[in-house]
Amino acid sequence: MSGGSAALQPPADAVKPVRHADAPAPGELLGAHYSQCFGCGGEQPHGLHLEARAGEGVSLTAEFTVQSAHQGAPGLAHGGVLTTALDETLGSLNWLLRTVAVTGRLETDFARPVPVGTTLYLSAEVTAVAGRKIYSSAVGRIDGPDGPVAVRADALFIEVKVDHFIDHGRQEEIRAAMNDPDQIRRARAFEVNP
Ligand SMILES: CCCCCCCCCCCCCCCC(=O)SCCNC(=O)CCNC(=O)[C@H](O)C(C)(C)COP(=O)(O)OP(=O)(O)OC[C@H]1O[C@@H](n2cnc3c(N)ncnc32)[C@H](O)[C@@H]1OP(=O)(O)O
Repeated sequence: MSGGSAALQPPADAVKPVRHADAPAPGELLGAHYSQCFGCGGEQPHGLHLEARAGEGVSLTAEFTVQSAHQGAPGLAHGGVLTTALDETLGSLNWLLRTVAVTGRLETDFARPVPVGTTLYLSAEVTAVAGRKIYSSAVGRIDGPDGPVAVRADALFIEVKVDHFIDHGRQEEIRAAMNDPDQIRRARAFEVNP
């Protein structure tokens, strides 16, 4: 059972999340938000290569197969890597809201060890929104989408402007991302579809 600290309890004035009209249809793959992302990027050789698929409402599913580069104890996934998988999955939900947001708080419960070679089946949903604060939860199962829960997390994402990345990211990567036509399109979409 998740502990869920007070900071992760939505306030009384929180509202239900609203799926953006242009959100990908249920069943559609979301694709990587950045090719170098450790969670979802296709150009990170040791990354998670997590693939998320839109669900109904503001929910999604995702899969990630634990590789030998992801070990902590011999033959077992590192807890931080599992938390990364949860963070990436929860972060992907914001695309369904068309909101740019970063993780403010993330609490993970580790219920079962996850061996190398295992596919983690993740499901996540936004539970509430209060101003810039987006509350969400995720679980990761093994042995199939309906298998036993291995990890679960509750999170609070905070909405930011695209400037957050431009102001704080290393200039080299920001310039490269700005020169990627798809990134620019995406950043523009964020600006015009808040
Ligand atoms: C060209 C480039 C294109 C780029 C296209 C980008 C694409 C999209 C990429 C997304 C990438 C995803 C990847 C996976 C998700 C990460 O892993 S994101 C990376 C990890 N997270 C970070 O680096 C965030 C670092 N933290 C920060 O920058 C700042 O602390 C934050 C989170 C922006 C908040 O700062 P702030 O904007 O000054 O907001 P602040 O007023 O402090 O807080 C706002 C509210 O949130 C609450 N809050 C803030 N932090 C917390 C906390 N830790 N606990 C509880 N409550 C909190 C405050 O109490 C406040 O509540 P109210 O008073 O409104 O009730």
